[in-house]
Amino acid sequence: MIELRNVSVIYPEGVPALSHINFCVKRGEFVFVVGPSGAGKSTLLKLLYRAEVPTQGEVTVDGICVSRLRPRDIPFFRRRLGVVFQDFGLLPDRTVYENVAFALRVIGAGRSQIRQRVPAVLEMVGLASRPDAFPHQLSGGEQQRVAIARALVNEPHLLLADEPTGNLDPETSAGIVDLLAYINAQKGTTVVVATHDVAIVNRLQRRVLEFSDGRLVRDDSQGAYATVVMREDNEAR
Ligand SMILES: Nc1ncnc2c1ncn2[C@@H]1O[C@H](COP(=O)(O)OP(=O)(O)OP(=O)(O)O)[C@@H](O)[C@H]1O
Repeated sequence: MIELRNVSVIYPEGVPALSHINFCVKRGEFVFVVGPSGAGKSTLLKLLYRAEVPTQGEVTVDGICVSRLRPRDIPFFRRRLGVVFQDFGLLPDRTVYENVAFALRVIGAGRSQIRQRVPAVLEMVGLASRPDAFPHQLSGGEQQRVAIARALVNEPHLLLADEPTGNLDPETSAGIVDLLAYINAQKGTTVVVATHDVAIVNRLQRRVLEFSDGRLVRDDSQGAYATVVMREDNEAR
């Protein structure tokens, strides 16, 4: 589903945001991308949804060589993806239903498709009873569920989430990450989550890619947020 081969990103100011990154993600995997602020997590996700291009190396997503996509093909490529951000990004003057339907309208979906898919995806994220609410009438966790519904309504092969729990309390964050795990299990959607949130990473014990100063320093198939620290803690006891 995802392959990075010798990928580096150097922004115009000259600091390498990513250096010589190699990894593959199989279809249906759930992967956390972790590391301190400035480690390169967001840059990595931007490469995957083609908001950045590598300075060097190749990025392949869902069989498409993203690094060589022509600008006019980018919107079609992005239809294969769902992307969720920390700040939800909902349209404030549209209802829950309209926010989700909007994602289908922009790709030219017909009325019957919208009427069928929007309620189904709202049901999946646990918001079937709130289609007429506006974003300001919802909690942060509910708003993030709407954003996830909007990302999923096109039935993407890959769901990318950049700090999806960054604005949420621990209990709500646990609900959001459980929802992402449920989507991964039920739909087989490949999920990549960039996060600082130790609790959500430790909760799921999935594959962890850890970045530090733009380098991939750990690839753990069933990892915790920080293996080294946990081992040191255990040894200290
Ligand atoms: N548009 C940009 N122009 C120049 N430098 C940038 C740009 N975006 C990011 N950087 C730099 O690239 C490095 C990696 O940034 P990135 O945002 O990918 O890290 P991150 O791990 O997502 O951090 P955070 O967790 O704080 O969001 C940092 O040194 C950052 O300052």
